Amino acid sequence: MSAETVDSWKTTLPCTRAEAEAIDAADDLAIDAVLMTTEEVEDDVTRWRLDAYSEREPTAAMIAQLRALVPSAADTAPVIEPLTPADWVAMSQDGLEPIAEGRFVVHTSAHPVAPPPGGRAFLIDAGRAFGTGHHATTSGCLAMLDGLADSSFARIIDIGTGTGLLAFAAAHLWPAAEIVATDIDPAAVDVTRENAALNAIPPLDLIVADGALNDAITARAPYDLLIANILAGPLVSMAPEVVAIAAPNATIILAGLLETQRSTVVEAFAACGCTLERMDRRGDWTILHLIAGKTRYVPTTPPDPKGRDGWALDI
Ligand SMILES: C[S@@+](CC[C@H](N)C(=O)[O-])C[C@H]1O[C@@H](n2cnc3c(N)ncnc32)[C@H](O)[C@@H]1O
Repeated sequence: MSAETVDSWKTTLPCTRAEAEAIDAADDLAIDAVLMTTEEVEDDVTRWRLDAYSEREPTAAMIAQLRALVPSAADTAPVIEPLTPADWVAMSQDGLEPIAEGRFVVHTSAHPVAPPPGGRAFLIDAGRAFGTGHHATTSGCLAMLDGLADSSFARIIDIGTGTGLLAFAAAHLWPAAEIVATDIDPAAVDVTRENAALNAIPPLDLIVADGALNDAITARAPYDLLIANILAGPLVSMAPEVVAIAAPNATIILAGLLETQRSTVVEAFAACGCTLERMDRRGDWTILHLIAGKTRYVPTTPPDPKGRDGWALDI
């Protein structure tokens, strides 16, 4: 590989699942110019790894910052790999065989497939956003949505849409519904816009927002189907604001939680009047189908835009 073609570096360190979760949950890790992803090592649920991508060759200081995030790797040398633009494309497509879930198949441009009879194929290339369908949380949500096909929904929100895949599945199942897709990450919203065009999805309302405390989101409430595949921590803290935008008896699909975190998430939503309807287990991950209470949940005081307090049941 010639030095001119190198445009970035990948630094890999092993980590534990707890370290990976802490990294994923952190808002601001203050490591300059580094994009980090964590992943289960294939075929071994006990081993995880941290991949950090940087635009310049990792310095000793950058490596020390990364090491501080994964103390379990104190004795392991990082693997540092120069990358070319071609590596990025190959990495995003490698091993991403099509997945099938209910009536849906999801494929990359490297592995095109026809939709199953009566089904729908989505082209989602891996890239800057989460949600190719290969993760158990995404495929579990697709299965939950597929199982709701006989229900009808008029106003749907996908909070933390990533690639947009779950919103696209909802648009297929309920073509007359108004669909809002949001993400805290503007890059994910851009990716969703691009994927929506590639897959000829009818117009969606795309919103960059942290949780549901956002005027554009609340202005379109109440929603009768709410989907949020995020992580247990954010789901617990945003339970009141998610339930506040739910119509009475709305369907709420939650994912991103481990089975060990299920009761914490269920309790947070139960405290806001929701009941557990059913759940699906995919390996360590659990997907929840909740039903909102009959009473709408409203803010008692103007919510603090930086906090998540001040919400109560309107009874
Ligand atoms: C696990 S991915 C799920 C993506 C996609 N919905 C799927 O099921 O594959 C979680 C997504 O939630 C977004 N996210 C994280 N925290 C959020 C928050 N507070 N508000 C909105 N989106 C958030 C992330 O940027 C990411 O795109």
